[in-house]
Amino acid sequence: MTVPTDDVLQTVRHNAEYALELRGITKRFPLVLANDNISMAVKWGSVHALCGENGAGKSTLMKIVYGAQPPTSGEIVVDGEVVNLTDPAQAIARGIGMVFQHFMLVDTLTVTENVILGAEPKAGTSIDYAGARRRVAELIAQFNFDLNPDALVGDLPVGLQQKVEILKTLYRGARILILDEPTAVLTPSETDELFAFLKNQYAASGNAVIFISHKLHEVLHISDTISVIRDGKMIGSIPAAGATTETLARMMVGRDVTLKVDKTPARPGEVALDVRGVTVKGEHGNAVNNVSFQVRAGEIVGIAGVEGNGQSELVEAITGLLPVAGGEITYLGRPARGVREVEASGLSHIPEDRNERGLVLDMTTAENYILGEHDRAPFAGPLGFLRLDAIEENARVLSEKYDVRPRSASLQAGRYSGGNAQKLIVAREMRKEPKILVASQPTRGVDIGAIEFIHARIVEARDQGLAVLLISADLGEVMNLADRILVMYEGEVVGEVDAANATETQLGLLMTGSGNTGGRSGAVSDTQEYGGR
Ligand SMILES: Nc1ncnc2c1ncn2[C@@H]1O[C@H](COP(=O)(O)OP(=O)(O)OP(=O)(O)O)[C@@H](O)[C@H]1O
Repeated sequence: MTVPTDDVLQTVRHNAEYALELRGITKRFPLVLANDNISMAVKWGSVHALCGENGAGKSTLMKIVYGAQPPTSGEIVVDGEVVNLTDPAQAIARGIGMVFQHFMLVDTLTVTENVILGAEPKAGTSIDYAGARRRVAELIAQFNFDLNPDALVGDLPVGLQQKVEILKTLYRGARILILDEPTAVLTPSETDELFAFLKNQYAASGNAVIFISHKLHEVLHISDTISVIRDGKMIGSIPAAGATTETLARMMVGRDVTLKVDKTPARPGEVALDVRGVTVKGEHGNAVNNVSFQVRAGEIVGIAGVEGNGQSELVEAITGLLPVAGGEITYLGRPARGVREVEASGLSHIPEDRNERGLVLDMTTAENYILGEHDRAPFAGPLGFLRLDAIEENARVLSEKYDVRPRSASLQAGRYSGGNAQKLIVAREMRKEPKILVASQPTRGVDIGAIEFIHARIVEARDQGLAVLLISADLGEVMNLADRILVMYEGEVVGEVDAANATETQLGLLMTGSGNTGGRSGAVSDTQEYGGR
């Protein structure tokens, strides 16, 4: 491949009105009809959102368009021409690019190296690195991306890593860009930047954007057209102008959805989780620096912050996965070390990375529901033999209660859609009836109906005395669900805000280290303790 020079921001003449037409796409998996005769059309120059409940079939449909999965039947038309996409290379050759939820970057390579990986330009027999770097720098300048072509990808925040993923597709000349839940990991300002690029630069130059999202306010804000899928079927495509979150939610779920968490003020009791002057070592220096706060029974304490500011390490220290380098953590008044001991003290954890920590992907649903509990009643008899009937019954009850679809005790966990996998984990952790719940991004990738459901379960448990530590990159979720909000920035707690009075702007400022809101909600020293009443 030579260094591509095609300018994707130059308005091109297309052959057809539609960038992409799907005609009767059907995809059958052994247990589900993931796509059932789906037809939709995406215009050149437009931003087209794809919405639907967890497991509705959105990712499957997009993987088919990207050539990553063959449809069982149906036709794909790109710019007026029927195409047969049997692998992503063919989709790329047709100008289709895709940015997945889980980035596919190599941390130890530079931005340029990542962008050209697999499409290295040649000068004779060697790689034309200088030419590639020039081209990457050009693209960066053209799109106003705040990226250095020589930076190591592992050193970049998530928002910039995503831009590298986008650059990869642009470098290959993508004119139809598909993004699967692109804002799930972004801060509000990163989201704004992404949308400005997608709408005002990329689509405005005649290209087409298709993006999957569960965040309906975003969908309404950025899209021209919104298509909704339910149970594998296309419910309809509507113009974003004139639509509301309520109408969309109803199309998705088939009923009205409460978008606001319904809860009474917390009635905090005894201190359940006590974090005192905790320091946790990271790769470069302290990831968590002298952090102190308390979570009481019957309250939800939210931690807001841009990802990568020590929240993950703090959670790992609290859950016993990482050692504490300084300070002390007590659980219901007692110290505990290591995951087993921490769990035994009554703590449940909904981990942020469901694929790595939350589930064993090649084990069945039923097995995943009893992870860590397979050796005790009711799942094991007195001699240690597994009680398969109890294990199956447990899976049946939990999948029913938490609406994990498809209902199957034997499905491998890796086969669930993202949101259903998340519901499975929440169901398992809540069943243990913990005293302390550490919930990291508990509704990431979860649809609006399921968010309502998970939030209601957490509030219900709070009202029965559960102490909840909620860590979420989704400010709306923190503001809606938490009773008190702590903000983390560069490993420290830089502020506490009463959730009832919090504003997005105030939290956003604190999250980027520039907040100074004064008084109780202001930036405070890291030695100050929170939670004492
Ligand atoms: N490789 C597979 N094998 C079996 N079933 C699968 C496979 N991939 C997806 N499915 C099933 O197909 C259905 C649609 O899944 P898909 O991932 O497309 O949903 P989605 O709309 O993207 O959901 P989410 O919003 O939760 O990500 C689900 O029931 C899922 O379990």
